[in-house]
Amino acid sequence: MSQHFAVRMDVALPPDMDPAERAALLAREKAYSQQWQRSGHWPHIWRCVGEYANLSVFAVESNAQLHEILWGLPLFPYMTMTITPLAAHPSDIALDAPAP
Ligand SMILES: O=C(O)C[C@H]1C=CC(=O)O1
Repeated sequence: MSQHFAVRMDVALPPDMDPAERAALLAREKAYSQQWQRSGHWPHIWRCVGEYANLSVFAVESNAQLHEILWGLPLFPYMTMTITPLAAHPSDIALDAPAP
């Protein structure tokens, strides 16, 4: 049974970070993020328009697994996160779908 969380990640990189170091860090972040997306545990990632921030949805087995994923982000030291636990909405039409 998976639990869902909305996570907003705001990124603040030091303006004086070495460009090569910045490029390598972002490449590692992309690879790490895409690995979790392919696993099914990170089903949505959206850019917040006009901001260096994203809004993501995670589907995980536990708080501990979400912590592990977020803690492992290469950009973690440069991020501020807002985490919202999600529950099924009673008006969600997916809940009305007949069983296959
Ligand atoms: O650009 C971002 O929003 C930060 C970060 C989160 C995943 C990823 O690939 O980059």
